[in-house]
Amino acid sequence: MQNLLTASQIREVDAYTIINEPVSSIDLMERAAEAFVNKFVSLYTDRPSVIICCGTGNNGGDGLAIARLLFERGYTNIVVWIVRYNNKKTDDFEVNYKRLLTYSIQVQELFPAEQLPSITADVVIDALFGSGLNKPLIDPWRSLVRYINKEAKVVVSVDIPTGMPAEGNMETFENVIIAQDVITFQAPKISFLFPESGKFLKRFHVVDIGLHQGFMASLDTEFCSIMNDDIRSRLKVRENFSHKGTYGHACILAGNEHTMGAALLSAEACLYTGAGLTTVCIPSSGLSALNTRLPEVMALDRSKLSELGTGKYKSLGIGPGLGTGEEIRGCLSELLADDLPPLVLDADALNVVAANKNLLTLLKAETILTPHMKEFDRLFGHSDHWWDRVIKARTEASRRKLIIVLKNRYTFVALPDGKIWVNFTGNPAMASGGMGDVLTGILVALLAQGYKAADAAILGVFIHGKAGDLLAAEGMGVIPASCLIKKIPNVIEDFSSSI
Ligand SMILES: NC(=O)C1=CN([C@@H]2O[C@H](COP(=O)(O)OP(=O)(O)OC[C@H]3O[C@@H](n4cnc5c(N)ncnc54)[C@H](O)[C@@H]3O)[C@@H](O)[C@H]2O)[C@H](O)CC1
Ligand SMILES: [K+]
Repeated sequence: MQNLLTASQIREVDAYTIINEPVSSIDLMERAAEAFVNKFVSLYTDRPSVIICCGTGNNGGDGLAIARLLFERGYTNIVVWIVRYNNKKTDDFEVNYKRLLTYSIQVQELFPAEQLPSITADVVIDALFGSGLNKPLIDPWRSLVRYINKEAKVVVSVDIPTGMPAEGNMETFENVIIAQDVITFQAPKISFLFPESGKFLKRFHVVDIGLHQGFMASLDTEFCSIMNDDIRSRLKVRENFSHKGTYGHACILAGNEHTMGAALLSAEACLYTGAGLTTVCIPSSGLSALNTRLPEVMALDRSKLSELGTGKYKSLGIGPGLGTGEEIRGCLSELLADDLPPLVLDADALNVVAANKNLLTLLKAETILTPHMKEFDRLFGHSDHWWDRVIKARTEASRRKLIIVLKNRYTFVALPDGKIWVNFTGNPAMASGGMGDVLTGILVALLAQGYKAADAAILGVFIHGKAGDLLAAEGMGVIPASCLIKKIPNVIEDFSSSI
């Protein structure tokens, strides 16, 4: 895992690195500028003309160093804007300013109330404010940001788009630079994970600036990202002499006459994720489809729900395509009161629980809930923005000892210990119906194989997204859920064989 830091934690790590590496703060800034430039030249290979718009804090200091380093790499068409809208400046800004003046790079000072210079450059590098932003922008900075947004062809932000907070509620932050690319230092800013950031940044790239890893890892953070090593250290290799009994019997209660596909997708994903045996509890109207499409999967008739609590199954998934009719609502209430195996609740099961919140109290510790945004809001109340929603997921997961997998472009896995694991695999080609059903099948299969619920959730969301990434890398711009399923064994094999 890699801890994701708030702005104040970034400052802490910054200070610790300076003292304990040790490295001077001006050299750390140089390292950041070098890392930025390396990425920038790999993204913009045709040596565009640039305006570098610098504030007078450390983000601006980075901008000045970037100007110098681009010049040293042969960029000739560089203009630096210095935005002096107040008297504040940092020492490292000042050092880099003096260094810059020894180069023949055009420097233009911007003062309040003066007319803004026209923007003719191909790219504006935004180094106005970084993670030091402490309130929404007001004039004259606001007008400058609006002007850049209107006039610039392409903006590349240093560390974070100017005007965006590094974490917290973004709702009141309206005046933000709209960046094509953000080259950010060390780890993604927490704000980048929320859909609200999408209108301000198209892509972000993380560059290593060598902040102290041990100290970063030691911080007690709310958020961390799921890394390849987390998968390697959790995935168990399939043993020689193992047999179907070794990998557990999973059962999925899903599907209805008109939504049988959801049950089939979940069951198929369960199969491909390696459950020893998979049973799907469907109405008899789905039997021919099941037997034709998934000969490996067994059927349990819908009338035999009482079997689910008998200890026969090692894990249980409930919800995809199940419906929310009276009959389902009744049987789900009874079922949840039973002694069930490790459980995943998705889709209609969540909607039934949302309609009868008392059912939440019946859920055993470590039950996995996999809501998307709307299902989450139905369960736990409406949130106006994502920061609130995610913090609510954290609170509910710890309070109720549940595992809440809040699905989105970056899925948040809120664990009972209060930590939120963020998954970075996956891509927009996966935004299609049935993907959630597949995730449920993956999770149920992992539980059947004996993974602890928290590990199953972390592994499951990663594997799901990674399978989509493999297909996207093969050129699939749209990925039907049934195609993704076939890639699951490849992901598992890739990570198992590198253990
Ligand atoms: N550890 C790292 O990641 C490193 C980051 N670097 C860069 O430093 C900036 C953060 O720099 P800082 O000086 O703390 O803040 P800013 O430059 O973002 O802001 C300067 C200054 O502006 C004032 N301010 C804040 N909000 C507003 C506002 N709304 N209106 C007006 N003025 C405002 C406040 O006083 C700030 O202190 C980080 O992003 C990186 O780019 C280092 O270079 C290397 C290590
Ligand atoms: K910036």
